[in-house]
Amino acid sequence: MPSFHAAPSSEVTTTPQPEHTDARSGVPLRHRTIVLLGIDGAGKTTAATALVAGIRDTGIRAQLLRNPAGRRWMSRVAARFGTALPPTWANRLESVVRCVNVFVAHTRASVFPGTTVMDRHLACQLVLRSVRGLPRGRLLPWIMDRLPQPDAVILIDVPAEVAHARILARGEDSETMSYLVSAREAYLEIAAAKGWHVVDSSGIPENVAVDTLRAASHNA
Ligand SMILES: Cc1cn([C@H]2C[C@H](O)[C@@H](COP(=O)(O)OP(=O)(O)O)O2)c(=O)[nH]c1=O
Repeated sequence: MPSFHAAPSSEVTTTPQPEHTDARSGVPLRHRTIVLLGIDGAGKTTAATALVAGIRDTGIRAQLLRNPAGRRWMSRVAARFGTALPPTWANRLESVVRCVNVFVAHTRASVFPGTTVMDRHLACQLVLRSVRGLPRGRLLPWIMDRLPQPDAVILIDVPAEVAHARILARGEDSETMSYLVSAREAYLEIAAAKGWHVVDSSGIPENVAVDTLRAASHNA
């Protein structure tokens, strides 16, 4: 199981962070690094963008890191080289690149004087690998156990058929319904086990924005 909390406490180095308070509501915004997870089409990007805007509205600096495990130049290079490698090696190269990217993202979060919202995380890879029946490998769990723990993890949750319709509506290819159903179940199971916040995003984006900000403001 992917875990933000699996590392023995002796291995986790956390620095006490100053507490922010929402200037309007007085709600304490304790979290410095907030991770949003969920299946494709759930509304992560919409929620993450709204969350960053909501935090900034309170006068706190906030940055958004989208897909911190991918989308860097290294991922593109790895993808290009990967085609010339046997599948196992291409897979390993991709895992290494993802891990390096996430370390860079966490470093950026740790030096940023405010709140960092991560739209997706390495944890997604572990969840989705298990859904695809792929081996977890050793590197990803090892890295996960050593990453600084995010202050809050929020699962943006929607029924698979809603996500499927949204993906098709934006003109993209979608994973199969059965895959989306399994991935959602896996996320919900892990969220329950880890005590992650779950935000229902089957309604309108405005509701999700409010619920995500509220979840981010709660004690972890
Ligand atoms: C959050 C949210 C998004 N949406 C819509 C906006 C987008 O067109 C679509 C997908 O959102 P998006 O944020 O792109 O999803 P993800 O990053 O998880 O793939 O869903 C809603 O209709 N209601 C909501 O509550």
